[in-house]
Amino acid sequence: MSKRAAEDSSYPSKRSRKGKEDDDYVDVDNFEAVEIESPPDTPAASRGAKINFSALTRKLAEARQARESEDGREGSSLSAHRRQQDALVSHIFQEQDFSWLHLKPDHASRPLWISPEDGHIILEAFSPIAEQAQDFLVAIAEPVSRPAFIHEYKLTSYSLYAAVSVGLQTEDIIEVLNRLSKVPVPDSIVDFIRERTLSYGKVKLVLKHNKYFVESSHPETLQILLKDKIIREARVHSQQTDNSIRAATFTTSKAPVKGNLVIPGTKEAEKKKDDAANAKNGSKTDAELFTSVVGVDNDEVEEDDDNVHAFEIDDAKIDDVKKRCNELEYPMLEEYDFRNDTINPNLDIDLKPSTVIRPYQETSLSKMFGNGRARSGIIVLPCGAGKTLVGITAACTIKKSCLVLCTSSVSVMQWRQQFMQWSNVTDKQIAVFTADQKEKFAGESGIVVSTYSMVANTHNRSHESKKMMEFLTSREWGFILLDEVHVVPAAMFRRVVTTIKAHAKLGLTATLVREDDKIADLNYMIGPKLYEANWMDLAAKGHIANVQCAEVWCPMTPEFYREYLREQSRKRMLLYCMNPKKFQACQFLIKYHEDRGDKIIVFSDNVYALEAYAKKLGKLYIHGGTGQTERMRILQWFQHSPEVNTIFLSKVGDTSIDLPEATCLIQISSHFGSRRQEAQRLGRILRAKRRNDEGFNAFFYSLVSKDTQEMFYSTKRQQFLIDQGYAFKVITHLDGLEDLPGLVYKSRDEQIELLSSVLLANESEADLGTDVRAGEGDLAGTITSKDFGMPTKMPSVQRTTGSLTALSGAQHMSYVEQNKSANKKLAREAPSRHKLFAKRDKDMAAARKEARAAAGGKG
Ligand SMILES: Nc1ncnc2c1ncn2[C@@H]1O[C@H](COP(=O)(O)OP(=O)(O)OP(=O)(O)O)[C@@H](O)[C@H]1O
Repeated sequence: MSKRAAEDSSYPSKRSRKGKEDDDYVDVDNFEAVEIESPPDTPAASRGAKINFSALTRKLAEARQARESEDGREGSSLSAHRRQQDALVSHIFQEQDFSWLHLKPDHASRPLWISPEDGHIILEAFSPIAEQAQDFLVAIAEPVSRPAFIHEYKLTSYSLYAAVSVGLQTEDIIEVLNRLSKVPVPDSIVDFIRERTLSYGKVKLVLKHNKYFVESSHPETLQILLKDKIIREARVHSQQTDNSIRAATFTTSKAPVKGNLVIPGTKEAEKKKDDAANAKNGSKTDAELFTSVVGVDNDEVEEDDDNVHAFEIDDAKIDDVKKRCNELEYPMLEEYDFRNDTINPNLDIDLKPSTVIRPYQETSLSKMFGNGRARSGIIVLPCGAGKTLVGITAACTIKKSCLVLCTSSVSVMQWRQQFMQWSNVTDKQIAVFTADQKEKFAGESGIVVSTYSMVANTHNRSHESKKMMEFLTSREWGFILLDEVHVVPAAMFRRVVTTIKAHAKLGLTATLVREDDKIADLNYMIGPKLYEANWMDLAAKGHIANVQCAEVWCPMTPEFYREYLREQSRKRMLLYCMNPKKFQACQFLIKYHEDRGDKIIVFSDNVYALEAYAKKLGKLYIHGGTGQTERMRILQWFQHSPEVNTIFLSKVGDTSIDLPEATCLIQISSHFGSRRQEAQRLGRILRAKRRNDEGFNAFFYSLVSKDTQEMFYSTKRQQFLIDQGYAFKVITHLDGLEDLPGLVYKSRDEQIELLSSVLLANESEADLGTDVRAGEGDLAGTITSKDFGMPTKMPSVQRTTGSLTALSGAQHMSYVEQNKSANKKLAREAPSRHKLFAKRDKDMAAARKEARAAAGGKG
């Protein structure tokens, strides 16, 4: 890690040590970046990454000394006592007793522990050197969970692949782990790291003159690969090569030369501009100031004159070859030496002078461009942290034709708009390809923004689409940007990466989790994860908002619960969504937060519930059936009118809606246990405009009906956010709810009336209702602004801000233990059925009897 990265990342360590005494605070700002000495035979390409190695060592030594002198003062009897204690507790852990690993004498000053069995690493996040250790661990291991004090990581083949691809060396990884670990790194782990990294980074996939080559500076590695049937069959032989010698012959050429690289929008780029201006004025430009970005310094910029050997492979088999290489433990790195690409025309784009990228955006990009070339891989940044700008900056660094693929046509338009906002790209250079618009850029090079489905779908293409596809597939792309990589179905992804020929690929996502467990596929289809930011760190630095998360438990009314226990699963969902107590909780929270001056988004996946809530509470709503004009009008009001402080959104608003005014989210219904959806929804308030106001908190409430399936799903949904360090408070009682003026569904009769309408509702309403995809559908069923007599002229905004105590949002909420057996008792009780249901029960019993008889007859 470079000096700049160390400076940029200094704050979280101060934050994580909040509450500690000042005297044991370590000033990481003074850390110097010292590169690990690379062994003489280290390939130049892999000398890019740096670790604060000597600084770490120095801090460890200091901490050790302090510890030793403290122990000395306490006397040797203490050590004897400690040993005795260890012996006493070890039996409790049985098979999990790792006391045989023997703690190092100065273990207290070392921040991590590695399990010899499964490669899990536990980090003390409160350690004075936790910040540096985190940087290192993120580079070599997968973060599993990062709450406030103890972090968990896991060493996997993929994480080690990623480590090697950003330039770390096998022995450096082992060495640094050993220095940070409380116990000597177990042999099993050392073997694992050696074994997995031995072959990594040796093979590259290169696109040259529209043909794919497997390239390596080790011809013997290519020979090993060619022993594999799948790879051998994918090889393309040149016509001239003699059959007898071609198996052993590869194309040999000079390896590309490294050079200086500056990412636009960084401080480095600013410096370069100043120097260029100075040079013009006669002052000499200092070549050293043309330093590249984090992790690449001048001393690394040297010529690599190794020869590389390559053989060509068939375009159609590229995916199989990549997969096979992964299985053979020779994963292929994809690197693009774009500055030496003279075949593909340059694209004259740059970031606007006013665009400055943030430190974490710069760090993530430095992992991509760390060795002067563009590495393919995935960058993981929290929702609302500015992935779009990261992608745009990468495109402005490569400066070749670029294809951007996103998940919806709304995102297409947003990407285009963001390109125009942040870079100097002209209208003619950027084109969109959607169902409605099929544009081509003017000139030899340009940018096309499209959706995955437009490129991957092969059925029913119109003539125009076919022509557009020819345009996309017949050329070589310098760069392909893949947005929201975690949501695209694997098969669709495969089609895209095989049909489009691109030199460098960058996948962007906030949640590298997939409910279908296909995440590993992304590794060979795009490349390794290059960088993953820590949500809590970005929140602490004010780049994303601080969020208070709460799960509000709403008891079911006896009538609703009785029906819930009787009904089949689909209707059950509707019953727990429409629980009158949930309506009341929602009304109470809306009122509470509106009074505080918050802008609130209420999410419901279920459109039936969405409409019912919004109409009952007198709020505007948007779902798939809401027309584009109406949507825009409602969103505008929400942003600018003090009359519209709450809107209801279906899942069409999960992504792609950028509403920095929103400061509070209430979720009333969600689609099963999707961790990704939960995180994306939270993302809507992470970009809150007011995030830097003193003491500002955004709020995320999830309303769940007590003792229903919803509680199980809710717990599952929260898991990703909990792993990012968010804590969900449980609120079982909203203080003052009963006294709320105009409280809805207060009387039993009103509740029963609501229940009857739910029971009469169509079965299919229980699913996601009639929600359709964004941009489609008609205006049916949408409350229009006219229904609310919205003013045509908006009065000026008048917001009230709560006190700091109020901002905590807790003074009206208290935790009350409920009698857990109450619901069971309720279910057992002979129901005193309301007369409204008596007839329905009778009908249903008769229908069941009929069905049974029919089934028996058939049998
Ligand atoms: N360097 C920057 N300077 C100023 N504003 C920025 C910067 N980077 C991002 N932003 C702003 O942050 C907001 C969020 O950015 P963006 O929409 O790209 O986030 P995202 O990571 O794609 O979020 P999501 O995953 O939720 O779509 C935008 O309003 C964007 O303009």
